[in-house]
Amino acid sequence: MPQYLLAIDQGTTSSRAIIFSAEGLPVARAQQEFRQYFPQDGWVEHDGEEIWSSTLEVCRKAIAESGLDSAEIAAIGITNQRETTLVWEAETGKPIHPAIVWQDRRTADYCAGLKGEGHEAMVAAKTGLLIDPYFSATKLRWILHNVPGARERAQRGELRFGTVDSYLLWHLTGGKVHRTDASNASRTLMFNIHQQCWDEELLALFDIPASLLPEVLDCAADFGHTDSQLLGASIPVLGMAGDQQAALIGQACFEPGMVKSTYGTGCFMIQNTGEQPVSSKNRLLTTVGYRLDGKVTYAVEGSIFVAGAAVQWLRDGIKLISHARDSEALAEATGDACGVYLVPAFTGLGAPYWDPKARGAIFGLTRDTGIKEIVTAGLQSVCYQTCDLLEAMRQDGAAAPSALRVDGGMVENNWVMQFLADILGVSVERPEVTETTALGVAYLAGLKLGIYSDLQAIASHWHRQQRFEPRMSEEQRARLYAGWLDAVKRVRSEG
Ligand SMILES: Nc1ncnc2c1ncn2[C@@H]1O[C@H](COP(=O)(O)OP(=O)(O)O)[C@@H](O)[C@H]1O
Ligand SMILES: O=P(O)(O)OC[C@H](O)CO
Repeated sequence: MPQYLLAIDQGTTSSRAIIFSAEGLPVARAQQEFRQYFPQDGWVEHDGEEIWSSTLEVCRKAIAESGLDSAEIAAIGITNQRETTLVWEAETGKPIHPAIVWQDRRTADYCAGLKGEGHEAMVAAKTGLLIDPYFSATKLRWILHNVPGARERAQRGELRFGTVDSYLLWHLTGGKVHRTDASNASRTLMFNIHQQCWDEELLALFDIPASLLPEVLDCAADFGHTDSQLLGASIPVLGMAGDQQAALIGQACFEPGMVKSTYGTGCFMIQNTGEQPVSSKNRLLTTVGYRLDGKVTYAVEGSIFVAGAAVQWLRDGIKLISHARDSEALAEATGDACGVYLVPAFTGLGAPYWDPKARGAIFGLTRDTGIKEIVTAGLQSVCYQTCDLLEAMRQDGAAAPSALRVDGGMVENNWVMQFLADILGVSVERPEVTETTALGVAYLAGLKLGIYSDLQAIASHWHRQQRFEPRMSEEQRARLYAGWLDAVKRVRSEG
């Protein structure tokens, strides 16, 4: 009997469910966008109840669309926007505060204080991360400090903390299971990536009671069974990974040195570094790529907060375009060298700058600048930021990758893909299945189920759809990139 895998991909802007065949081909999918809340400058929130209801809805829709019986779904994998922080009541499953999203900068001053007190080296040594509002710990601390009674309730054991994977698992299992996986745990700033456990010294630093935290398992593990009332059968959840690590798996980047870059709301470039954690001298993150059978494969990551979100802003914020895909024709009409630079530091700058107080700007406007130039500059900003990450990896001594495997919603845009190859001077490879995040976690569930014997069996399913070769002159590339570096310098808060 054929076996099907249901992947839940709970992203920043939408919840998705995709059913894959054992060959890694999508057979049915459903997607639902949900509201973004921006209550103050630099704050970004989601409604936890909407995260859960939209996820349940898309799972039901995908199963209905597939025509399968729920019992034919052999296993579920969960992948998610990472770092986003939820605290909920154990009794009811209700969040006590809106989810504080990974992009949210409200804890910038607290983070600056911790850095000033000299904690950064210790935190980096244990977690592979930096002290930045991006990660979960300071968001969790903010909730405990600002929601009346939360700290006392946490101490009484009435509350649970989780990233979105953990929150969804809690609800899918009918409020029975409080678990996460090592890749998600490695993004919280509370997890020791060398010892693979929650770290007491870090919990003390952030003032977090250990009773709030989920149990941490491998990425392919028995996470629990769904409540049979929800999806029509009790289905085992066997795979879990943060979305960027899931994309590393979906892109079959299993050899040290292989790199993938995902272009969704943000952009995240991850390089597999094998069994040893590699620490960056250029402010890239060291993180858990995946953990299987207790064995950790580490990765180096560059995180950019605004990629597709810049296109969303062009569409919904200043309404220069009606659809994201319209940006492609406008950029084709503009060409590479319009002289306009858009730095989309709407929520500060991520890697390699880590400047939470930087804000966005547009430079190089002239009397004849129009919509198409500004839209093109928005698309180019995503490619220039990728260039910043690759430069940081190069300066860390990493060999240039033979090709960059790309995925995520933005990679449909051929103009962006060509400009990316040009500005990086590296070939860009787009796979046949670009929903690699969902695919990666379906693979993890299939691995636990025994559908795939090992990672090599998974790698054999990866197929290239198109390769974009660099064709820009070195002189042009250097000139355009120098303009970008100059623009970034001008938005930095730290000079
Ligand atoms: N053709 C396109 N050109 C440029 N950007 C696009 C295009 N299609 C989608 N996007 C952008 O890609 C993002 C959606 O990608 P997706 O991987 O679904 O994001 P997420 O998982 O973060 O919710 C949106 O921000 C959208 O603006
Ligand atoms: O929702 P995405 O795809 O933009 O991914 C968000 C990241 O996991 C944040 O670290």
